Formats: sequence, structure tokens, C-alpha cells
Amino acid sequence: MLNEISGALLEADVNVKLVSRLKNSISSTVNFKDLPPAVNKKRLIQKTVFDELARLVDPHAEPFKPQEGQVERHHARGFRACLVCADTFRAGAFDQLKQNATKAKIPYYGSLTETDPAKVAREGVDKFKKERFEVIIVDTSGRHRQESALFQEMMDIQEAVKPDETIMVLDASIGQQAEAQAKAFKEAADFGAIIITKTDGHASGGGAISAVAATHTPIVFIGTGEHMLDLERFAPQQFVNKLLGMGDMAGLVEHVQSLKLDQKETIKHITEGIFTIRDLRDQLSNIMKMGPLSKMAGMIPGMSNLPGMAGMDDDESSARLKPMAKCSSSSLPA
Ligand SMILES: Nc1nc2c(ncn2[C@@H]2O[C@H](COP(=O)(O)OP(=O)(O)OP(=O)(O)O)[C@@H](O)[C@H]2O)c(=O)[nH]1
Repeated sequence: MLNEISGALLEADVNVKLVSRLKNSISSTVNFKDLPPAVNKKRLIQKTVFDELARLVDPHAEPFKPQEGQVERHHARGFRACLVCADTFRAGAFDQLKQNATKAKIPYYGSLTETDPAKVAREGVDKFKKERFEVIIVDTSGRHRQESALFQEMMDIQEAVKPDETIMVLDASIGQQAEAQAKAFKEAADFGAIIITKTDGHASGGGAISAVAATHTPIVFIGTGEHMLDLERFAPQQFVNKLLGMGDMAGLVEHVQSLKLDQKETIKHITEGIFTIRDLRDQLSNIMKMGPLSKMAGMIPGMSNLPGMAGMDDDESSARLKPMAKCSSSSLPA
């Protein structure tokens, strides 16, 4: 059983050394030989692995928080946020940031001609500080640990804006490279929080565990889709559940509740043994609101491991649902 779980963790891109440390620590803390026969060994191993992994991804380091008085003020009227584009490297980065800022209805700053990102960052932060913005997000370009000039540039930006918090954004599919990349970033930029994106994809995000373990830095949010609001608070237990293929029912319930779906009429009909075309249309539209089917499947225990689920094409499944929803809509009186 322990070997099976270790295999699953390696497949999920958890660092090899970390898995072996975990295995040794479980073998030495749980004395399997002297366990009374009534104890379910399988359950005990699962729980010990689970607790150990949840402890690893939740290092209890305190990420940046506004001061006490500020919290109430911010909660009462929301943060005044803005964006600064310090990516002068990638063509189109400023345009992309403009589009995102416009969608989020927040101001932005950047330059199409200036090539020094530290200068743009300083100018943007100074401008927004004068305008008394409370959250100024400086977006820097992506970089790899071997790109020493880009690492120097990142430190120059930090020196120029002296941020209250630096966040490292890691793609869940980074896999085994996560540890070395996170260590190099920590040494250069001493970030205080991690965001893992693309946790909705096929990568299980085991690399994230290695990044946290190597830097003792908490994960604050996870990206669960490509839209603006697809950013969720990080919940260690749910993350580990998903990593071990045990689903994420709490996350699923939270997600469905957040959609505030109106199902009263359909539920009433079903209890009466009726299912109308209107009910069919409402159910199809509810399914489409829930997001990619592969994401929902990943949250239901056992579903992600079913044949056909891996590599499921979400665009194709949504393209099949749309005509059905249209058909049922057009069969109803206006
Ligand atoms: N499915 C999914 N897509 C995401 C997620 N996060 C970002 N994306 C998409 O990935 C693409 C790249 O995102 P960017 O924000 O440009 O990535 P970046 O890290 O800023 O890129 P560089 O800084 O240029 O390296 C965009 O199309 C995003 O919509 C996520 O959590 N899930």
C-alpha cells in the first residue's frame, strides 16, 4: 500500500527525495508489526500519508496581510487595485495586461517604448501611490532559473519598487523542475507566497509540494481556469485529496453553491415524477455554467482515474452540449 501511494505521488510529480523521505518517516513512525489486528492498516497508511502531505503544503508561514484597521476598511468598501506592466520583454505583454485590466475595470500603467522594466515599475508604482491606490500589482515577465540576466532584472525591479509582498507564480505542469526553480527564486527574490496556476489541467500539481517544501513558503491561491475569476483560495486538504485521486467533494460543493443555481422548480418536478423540456434546458445550462467537465470530474472521487477521463476534450464536450441546449430552448414558447 505504501509503495502504491509512493508510486502515485511520483507520477503526480512530487520530488523523488521527498517521496522517499515521506516513506521512511511513515515506516519509522507507524509500527506495522505491532498493530492490533482490529486496526485497518490501509486506512492508517492513507491517513498518515494524507496528514504528512497536508502538513508539507501548509507550512503555516504567514503571508502578507494588511494591518488590523486596514482590514475592516478594505472589507467595507473593497480594495482599490491597479496593475503595472513590468514585462518589457515579451511583445504583446502590455496589450494583454491592458485587456485584462479593462475586463477587471481597474486602471493600468505601462510603456510601449521604455525597455527598462525597473524604470516602468517605479514610475507606475509612484503614480498609483500618489493616487492612493491600496493594492498595486506589478506584473513581471516569466523567467527560468538559468537566465541570470533576467534574474538580475527581477532584483532590480524589487529594488526599484520595494514591494510589501513578492509572489511566485508557478504553472502546475512544471513537474520535477519545481524544486530547483523555487529555490533559485527564493534566493534571488525572497518571495513570501506562491500561486499555482493551471491546476485544472492534466498535471496533478505534485511539483507544488516540492516547491513549498524547498522554500517553506505557503501557497495562497490556485488557478483553476483561464477566466479572471478562476482563482481559488488554497485549501491544503482538498489539494492533497485531488493529488491522491481522492477527489475534492468540499471544493465541488463550494463551487456549485457559488454558482447560486436555481433548481427549485426542477427538484419539485422530479419529486412529482415529471421532467419537462424546460427542466432539460435548465439542467443543460446549469451544467455549462459549472465549467469544464474534466474539472468537475477531477473533483469527484474516483472519476479522474476512469478510462476516458484523462485527456478529455472540454471544447468538444461543450460544443456537443450547446446545440442540445439551443434545441431545447427553441422548443419552448417565447
Ligand atoms: N486553464 C487555465 N489557464 C490558465 C490558468 N492561468 C492562466 N491561464 C492561461 O494561460 C495563458 C498564459 O497566461 P499568462 O498570464 O499570460 O501567463 P504568464 O505567466 O503571465 O506569462 P509570462 O509572464 O509571459 O511568462 C493565458 O491564456 C491564461 O488565460 C489556469 O489556472 N488554468
